[in-house]
Amino acid sequence: MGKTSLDKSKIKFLLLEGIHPSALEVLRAAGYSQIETIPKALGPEELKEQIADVHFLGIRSTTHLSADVFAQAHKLVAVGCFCIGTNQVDLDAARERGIAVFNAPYSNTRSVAELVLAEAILLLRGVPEKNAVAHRGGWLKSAANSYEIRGKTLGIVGYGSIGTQLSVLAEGLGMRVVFHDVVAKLPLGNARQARSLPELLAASDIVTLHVPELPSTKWMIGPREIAAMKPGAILLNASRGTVVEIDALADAIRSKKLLGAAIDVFPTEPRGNKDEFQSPLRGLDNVILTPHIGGSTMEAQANIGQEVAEKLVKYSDNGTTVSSVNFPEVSLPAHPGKHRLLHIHRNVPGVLTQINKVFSDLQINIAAQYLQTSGDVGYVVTDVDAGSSEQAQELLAQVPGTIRSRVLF
Ligand SMILES: NC(=O)c1ccc[n+]([C@@H]2O[C@H](COP(=O)([O-])OP(=O)(O)OC[C@H]3O[C@@H](n4cnc5c(N)ncnc54)[C@H](O)[C@@H]3O)[C@@H](O)[C@H]2O)c1
Ligand SMILES: O=C(O)[C@H](O)COP(=O)(O)O
Repeated sequence: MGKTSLDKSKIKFLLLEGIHPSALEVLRAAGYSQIETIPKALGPEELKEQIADVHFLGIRSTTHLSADVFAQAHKLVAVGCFCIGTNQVDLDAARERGIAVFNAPYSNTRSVAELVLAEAILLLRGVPEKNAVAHRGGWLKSAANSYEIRGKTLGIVGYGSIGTQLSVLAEGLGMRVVFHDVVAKLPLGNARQARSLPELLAASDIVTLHVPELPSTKWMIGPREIAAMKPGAILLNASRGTVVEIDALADAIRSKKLLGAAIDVFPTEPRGNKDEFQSPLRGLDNVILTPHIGGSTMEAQANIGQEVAEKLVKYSDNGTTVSSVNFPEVSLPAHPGKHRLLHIHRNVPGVLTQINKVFSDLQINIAAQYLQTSGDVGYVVTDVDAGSSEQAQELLAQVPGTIRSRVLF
């Protein structure tokens, strides 16, 4: 087990949004005991109060971490996003403060793909509406507007981890798959890449969205795109709430331009299970509304808890930043018998010279040194003999351009 210069009993973790207990198991097994858990997301003001003395913060998709919030997080070393998306975090602001951000890029891929396929089948049979009517005492036994999924065309927008997984599963059910991505992608099976989004929209019986939240994906499906879809088509969105213009979708369902929709993510989502969900889609029977549960399976959550907690422990104990989404990536070996100095600084000429001048002036022998930069930030890790690190650490903190430094032993 690695040791840190700061006693582990003093290192504080705050885990929000009902992160799976597997994360706690990993942290406790690594010797961390100060772990507070809160089952919901916090708003900016509460967050600012809560994170003032926190070293490691765990969130999911609902907690927004802005530059303003980071400005109050004086002790924060790293953020773990216990999910795939990291759009809820101002990654540049975190990096500029020397805060590394990690996520779990693949752990819930399968869960999302399964949910989307299930919804496609139910919507093609009109099940949500028939179910709602039956709950109200009605009986809608009819084959009108009910179809098999076999032979239908699935249009996948965003052919990444989830899009490709879905592509394989859909072909297994006898569907035709067409996809649109901004990057040229290797089509799996018999899938084919559409030349444009309009081409995909015109060709698909079911359109499903799997793009990240980016300026280029904001409101990418609005009235014009819905108009370009086949009459009676179905729209699925389990990506991010800002990708679809919800009012336009509600109009298209009411006018019966679209047969149905399944929406898992919304422009505004409740922070916790006790808050009210508001949406223009409420009350539309053939729209499946789910509370952002695309990745919420026991399998996915247990894996995510373990994966992200392990990344935080590795960074805390050893300095490794591999797979960080905003930080220079350095893979570090163990450092038995050595003290490890971690130095995060502005990526400007001369900082490495200044760092090494500290070691040279103090006549400290460098056992190993690692450097990586990412954008405007540099990360230098130096292993030195035990006993000589304390003075070096003090001087390193004074090197012009230093963002933060710490020592592990
Ligand atoms: N509902 C949920 O619970 C849930 C769960 C997991 C992920 N998600 C969301 O799904 C998104 C996709 O996940 P993933 O793991 O497949 O991500 P990914 O990064 O593997 O794939 C995203 C794909 O979208 C493509 N893309 C980007 N901009 C595009 C554009 N303008 N048009 C077309 N394609 C574009 C990328 O090139 C990439 O191939 C995540 O970013 C996350 O926001 C939601
Ligand atoms: O980005 C993700 O992985 C999904 O949106 C799931 O987010 P969640 O952890 O808040 O369910």
